[in-house]
Amino acid sequence: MSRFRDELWQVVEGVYAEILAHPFLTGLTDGTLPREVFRYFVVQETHFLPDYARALAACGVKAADPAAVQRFAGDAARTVEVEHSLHVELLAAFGMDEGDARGEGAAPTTVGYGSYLLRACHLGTFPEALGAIVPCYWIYARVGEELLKQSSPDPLYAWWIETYGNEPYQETVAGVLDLLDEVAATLPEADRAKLCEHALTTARYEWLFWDAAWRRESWPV
Ligand SMILES: Cc1ncc(C[n+]2csc(CCO)c2C)c(N)n1
Repeated sequence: MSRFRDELWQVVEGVYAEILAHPFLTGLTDGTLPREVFRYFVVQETHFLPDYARALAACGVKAADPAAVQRFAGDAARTVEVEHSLHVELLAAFGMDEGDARGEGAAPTTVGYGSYLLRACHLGTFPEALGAIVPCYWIYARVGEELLKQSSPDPLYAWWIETYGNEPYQETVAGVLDLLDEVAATLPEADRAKLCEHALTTARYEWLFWDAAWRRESWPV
């Protein structure tokens, strides 16, 4: 039997291929990515992650199944605990703390991605919220898995790759995809299409997030 996740992957796989080919990602694995570009990325992550945690919590509020409420509320908490401590450590590698990162401010893409997630999760239905949050998990798991095959000659980049390619993280994502298949099986076609639309938009934002770091995007005015 075909699974909904396979249908959804077909929607986002073109974007995923562009992500893997992006010079930010190829620079991570061959070690040529300028440290300043990675530093910018880490600063933007510290702005993005609180919004992602809020979006997960809002998605959990809309879930009908208590196990799904638990999953998203738990992942919201873990995003703050685990991802946050990862980024505090990475900032320290650049001699920075959270105050320094806040001082740099959020770039246009960071504001756009976070705002889109919050809009989908607050104004949308549960399937729309689910569509919006899934690429963040899924694309990072696939990228982590792919990058782990090569790792990086730069120890800082190798450490970052290990975080997303590791087994516990892959298991978290597998759980979300099982839930996605279960939910999609109950939905009419129109709702599945909306879910896919949101996922395509946030997959594009995932590409943009790396590209913005590569360009060291800033507000033009
Ligand atoms: C731009 C951007 N997109 C995705 C992730 C990955 N990520 C962040 S929180 C979370 C869920 C629970 O840990 C996942 C998968 C990231 N770090 N930054």
